[in-house]
Amino acid sequence: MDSVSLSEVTVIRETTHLGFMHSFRQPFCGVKISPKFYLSKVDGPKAISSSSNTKSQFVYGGGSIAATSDSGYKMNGVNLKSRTLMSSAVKERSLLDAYDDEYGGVIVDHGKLPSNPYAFASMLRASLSDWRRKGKKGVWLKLPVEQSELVPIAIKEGFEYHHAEKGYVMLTYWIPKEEPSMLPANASHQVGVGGFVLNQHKEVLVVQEKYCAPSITGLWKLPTGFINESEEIFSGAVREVKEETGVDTEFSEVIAFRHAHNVAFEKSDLFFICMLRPLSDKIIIDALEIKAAKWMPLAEFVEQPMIRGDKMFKRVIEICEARLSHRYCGLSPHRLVSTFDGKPSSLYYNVVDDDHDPSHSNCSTEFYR
Ligand SMILES: NC(=O)C1=CN([C@@H]2O[C@H](COP(=O)(O)OP(=O)(O)OC[C@H]3O[C@@H](n4cnc5c(N)ncnc54)[C@H](O)[C@@H]3O)[C@@H](O)[C@H]2O)C=CC1
Repeated sequence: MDSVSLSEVTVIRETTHLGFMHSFRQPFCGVKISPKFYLSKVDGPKAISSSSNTKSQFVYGGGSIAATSDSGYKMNGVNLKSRTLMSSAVKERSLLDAYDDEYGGVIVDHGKLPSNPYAFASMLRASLSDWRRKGKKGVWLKLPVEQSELVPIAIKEGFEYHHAEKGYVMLTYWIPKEEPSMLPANASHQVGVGGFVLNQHKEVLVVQEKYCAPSITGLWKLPTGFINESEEIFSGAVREVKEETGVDTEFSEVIAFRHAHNVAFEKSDLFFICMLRPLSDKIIIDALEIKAAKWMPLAEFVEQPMIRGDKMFKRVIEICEARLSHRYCGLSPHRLVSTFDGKPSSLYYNVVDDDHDPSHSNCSTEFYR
């Protein structure tokens, strides 16, 4: 049998049934290979039978590859109808690198994906067969933006979009046909914060947004914004107020939160209204986002028709006033690590009375120190 290195193996015909691959660059062009296959000099597939010109079989990595008489090929029992696909497949390992998750599923190692789309297609199909045979359930496939050409291949194989970030798209596949998918859905909420900053003159820090719905144009409102990834509510509120108005603040309490649905990108919205103590009073607005900002007498703020007629903001202000006169107590953050996940986190609660250390009580302390 003739012998060539796999790196020398090339094909002249693109007969793949995977039409969506036609636009991909052909890494190996020009040399014809026959369905008989060739042995690699190094690290190639090992021939395990070669009794006829139309049926040869090789073992490569964990899987086996066989030529079939209709000039198609099989890998791990799966028909691969293209010589192109085959040449790429034998060049790479036959199964994707993956590790088990704790729910009986597998997570594909996205750092070890093959660079060749044809190899990816055959390895993905072979891997699915392998995982199915082993009784695996959910499959998580993260495709980095640099390998976005693999996305349509996985979708054609039955994968679904789960979520996307700037650097990748996450796809999933639920293997058991007889069981409903147990894979958790994409994150369902966004988290917003609003800062209620009141100074000792009973003036509240308010802004006018540069871009807003026509119905609230001209409204003086509390500074609001979204929490960043891995950001705390207490520090996010302070950051948002600083960004929009230039005023430094200290977090006091979450005084209320609102839960609403279908707010942006069809996601639900958790809006935490935070009481903050001002540490400075000079206003420097973020001109990209904010049209104007100022300290406004609380009574004037409340008298704005949009605020007076709004059940949420009207109640928020009532709650803040109740807090100032100790008729209400908000939630303050307490840092802790739970053994359930071992992660540092913030538990928000109020301490009404702490006999051992009265300074712990966030309910009896004066808002202004
Ligand atoms: N703005 C308000 O009057 C109210 C806000 N909230 C809550 O406040 C939190 C934050 O909401 P908002 O401050 O309204 O956020 P927002 O929708 O104003 O977005 C924050 C910032 O992101 C940018 N942005 C958003 N969408 C954009 C787009 N399509 N193109 C370009 N830039 C864009 C803008 O710079 C904007 O100032 C949410 O939880 C919300 O429920 C609650 C009640 C009223």
